[in-house]
Parts: sequence; structure tokens; C-alpha cells
Amino acid sequence: MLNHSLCEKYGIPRDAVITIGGTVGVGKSTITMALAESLGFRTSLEKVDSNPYLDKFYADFEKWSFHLQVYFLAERFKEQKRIFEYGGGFVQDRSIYEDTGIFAKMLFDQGKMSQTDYATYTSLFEAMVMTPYFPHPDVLIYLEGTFDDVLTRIKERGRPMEQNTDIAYWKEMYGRYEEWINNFTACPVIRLNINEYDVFKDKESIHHVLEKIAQRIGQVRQTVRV
Ligand SMILES: Nc1ncnc2c1ncn2[C@@H]1O[C@H](COP(=O)(O)OP(=O)(O)O)[C@@H](O)[C@H]1O
Ligand SMILES: Nc1ncnc2c1ncn2[C@H]1C[C@H](O)[C@@H](COP(=O)(O)O)O1
Repeated sequence: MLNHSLCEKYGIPRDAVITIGGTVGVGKSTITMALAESLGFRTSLEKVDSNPYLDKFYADFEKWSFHLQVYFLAERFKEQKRIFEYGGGFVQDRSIYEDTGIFAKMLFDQGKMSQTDYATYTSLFEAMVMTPYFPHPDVLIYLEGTFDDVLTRIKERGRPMEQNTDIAYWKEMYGRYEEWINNFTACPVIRLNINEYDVFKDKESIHHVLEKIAQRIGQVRQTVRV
């Protein structure tokens, strides 16, 4: 299954864990699949259709915010375990850090999650994730584009629950993402503009992304060795 030749060509370790971050609609799932195919890695994808809370959440944020956050946390933690059990070699669609740093915080700040629920969620997150035993990704690829481009992609993808959501929600999230990534330190980051590649019209452009990954992981592993 592993595409050893591309891993070797670029010097990307076969046990690497590459996580894709970025706001809703920016293109995470798409590049996750393209990178995994190129490298012969497994994917860890967000399952939207089988999520029992997502539709309800978009219809009533206040009522379902806590349920949804706990559900996402459980799902991502199970995925983290799966990645660990396989010994890496994964491309992961969205990081666990975004659940707390973006979504839960935004819902609390906007009064859509109560103080008690937020405290319970945060303590659960910290107990599960912020421990020395939790493996962080080798690299987080942060996808960025203009707000208009992201909005166009959300519209074109056409998930009904997202179409009925106020643009202010996406705008607020977009702004929070910019601030969040500027302060993110949990693992090495590559910032990738969505105009730097196009997996649909120019498949070869994925090589540009592979080069960046190799370079960043190489830098980190070299620093660790020194
Ligand atoms: N490089 C690209 N060029 C054009 N459209 C893209 C590109 N990457 C993703 N898209 C489209 O944008 C929409 C959102 O992409 P998706 O990967 O589902 O985003 P995310 O996982 O970040 O929410 C989809 O309709 C997808 O086909
Ligand atoms: N932690 C989350 N809280 C609320 N909503 C979330 C969370 N994680 C993902 N979502 C939503 C956003 C989208 O509607 C879908 C899938 O995300 P995407 O960025 O399109 O992969 O789930």
C-alpha cells in the first residue's frame, strides 16, 4: 500500500503523521486524500454524514454545542489511537487542537455554550490531550485562502446545514483561525496558501506540497538530533 518511492524521493519518513488544519471549506479533506494517495499513507477523515449531532447543532447551537464537542473529542481521540496503533503513516483531516482552540472557545465566547459545559469540556480535553503521552503530529499543514474563496467553496460543496448558516459565523471563525495559527506551538507548522496547488486541475502541484513537508520534517528531525 505504501508508495515507498515518493516517501524516499522526498525523504518523508514512512511513520510520519501529517495533519491538515484550517477553516471549514478551505480544502482539508481534498488535500488529505491527495497527499495520502501520493505517499501511500492512510487517511483519518472527519465523518460528517454519520455525525448524529451536526445537523441538530446547526439548527440550534445553544442546545447541541456541548453534545457535539464531546462527540468530536471522542471521535478524534479514537482516531488518534488508531494512528498510534498503526505506527503512523497517516494524513489526518483536521487537528484535535482546532476543536478546543476554535470551535469550543468560539461557542463559549458567543454565549452558545454555558460556563459549566465549557469548563467540563476543557477539563476533559486537557486530561485527554495535554499530557506527555499524547503524540503530536510531525507537522500541521495550515491551509489559508481569502474569506471570499473559502465562502465560495462552502457554497459550491453545498452541505444543506452549512448553507443555512449565517455568514457571520464563517467570518468570525475565519478571523479566529488567523489568530489561532499565529499563536500555535503544539507541533511544527507549514502555512500553505490554497492558490499554491490545485489537486484537480494540476495534479503535479502536489509535489510542491511534498517538498515543503519534507523540508519542514527534515528541519525538525535535524534539530532533534543536534
Ligand atoms: N484545490 C481546489 N480547487 C478547487 N476547489 C477545491 C480545491 N480543494 C477543495 N476544493 C473544493 O472546496 C470544497 C471544500 O473542500 P473540502 O476539502 O471539503 O474542505 P474542508 O475539508 O476544509 O471543509 C469542496 O467542494 C472541494 O471540492
Ligand atoms: N469541533 C467542532 N465543533 C463544531 N463544528 C465542527 C467541529 N469540527 C468540525 N465541525 C463542523 C464544521 C463542518 O460543518 C463539519 C466538517 O468540517 P470541515 O471543516 O468541513 O471538514 O463539521
